[in-house]
Amino acid sequence: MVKAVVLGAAGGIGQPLSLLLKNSPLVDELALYDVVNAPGVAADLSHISTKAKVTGFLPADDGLEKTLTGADIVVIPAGIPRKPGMTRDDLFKINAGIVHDLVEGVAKFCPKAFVLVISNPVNSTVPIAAEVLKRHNVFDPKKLFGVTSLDVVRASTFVATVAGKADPSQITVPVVGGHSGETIVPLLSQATPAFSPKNDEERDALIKRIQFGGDEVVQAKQGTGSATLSMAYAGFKFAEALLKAAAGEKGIVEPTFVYLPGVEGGAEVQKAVGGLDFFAVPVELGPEGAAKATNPIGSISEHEKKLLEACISGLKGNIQKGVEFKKEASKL
Ligand SMILES: NC(=O)C1=CN([C@@H]2O[C@H](COP(=O)(O)OP(=O)(O)OC[C@H]3O[C@@H](n4cnc5c(N)ncnc54)[C@H](O)[C@@H]3O)[C@@H](O)[C@H]2O)C=CC1
Ligand SMILES: O=C([O-])CC(=O)C(=O)O
Repeated sequence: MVKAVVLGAAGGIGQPLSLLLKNSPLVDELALYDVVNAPGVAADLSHISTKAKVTGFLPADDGLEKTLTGADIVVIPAGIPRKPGMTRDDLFKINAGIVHDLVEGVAKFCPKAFVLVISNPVNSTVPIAAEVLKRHNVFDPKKLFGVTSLDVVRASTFVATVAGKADPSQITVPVVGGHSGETIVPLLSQATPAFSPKNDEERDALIKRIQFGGDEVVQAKQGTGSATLSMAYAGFKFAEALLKAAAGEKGIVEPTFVYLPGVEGGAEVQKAVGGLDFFAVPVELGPEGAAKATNPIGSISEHEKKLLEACISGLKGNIQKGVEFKKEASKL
């Protein structure tokens, strides 16, 4: 019996993500939580003729506890999205506290669940989540994931467009680093099937589009939010991969932002990225979650090395900010 939870389920990402989970044969129970409208979304989804039993809770009457108890996988898209002109880091002030409090709930009510953090800025909210779990002595690095799948999905789509390929899903580009601007590093040199941009201009434009794809959607939505449907697709894709691996399927590898010292193979990556504790790399998934971090850094091109340098310096500050937030919060 698999129980999946969405925290922030009434939002732009939360609703379509919940729909995809309700539609999945891998989910038996789906519990939705939000500060508004979660019971309404749950009532709506509950009429769909798939097997998952759906419930919805608000904070009142121990709603978070009821949502999380017995959960195997918790996906967190709770928090505010960007408006034009904002960076993901501008969301920190509000979203850091939201993620902190929700992960406290995870630590108390379902400490063994997989935790998938979507709320931005991912580069900082995942370190916050790790600190909260550590403080409760329940941190299992194999089970905490920053969801960077949308970068991978965009990389496939944008490379397919430039390469003139009809089906983007047949193109895989590893994307490493973090989830914002220059911390997003697509490794075009390791695309499968192999892909070579025509010239440096084409390469640079493609990399920029993958790094700043989020801005494209923020601009197009004109102040009403950021990517929601493509994020729900990407978030579900990652959750599904994890559930399949947990059920024993072998050979599943997905890029995700993990705590390197706690994952097999992570130490090697850590050496290659200036000692950073958190970094997204393709990770082999298994029954316990992150089974093995792969290290694609050794074989990158000279140009990718430069991108990596910019990534490392940006990510360092983002991670530190998340870790320090916990310190402040824990004084309260
Ligand atoms: N990791 C990624 O690749 C991506 C991350 N995001 C991030 O996902 C987050 C959510 O985006 P949207 O769904 O578009 O926003 P939204 O505003 O449409 O939905 C957020 C939901 O969170 C709920 N919420 C707020 N505080 C809460 C709390 N304490 N407990 C439970 N629920 C709470 C709100 O009521 C709302 O329903 C944003 O931070 C956004 O930046 C968005 C796209 C991609
Ligand atoms: O751009 C944003 O703020 C939302 C996001 O993370 C993305 O679309 O990659």
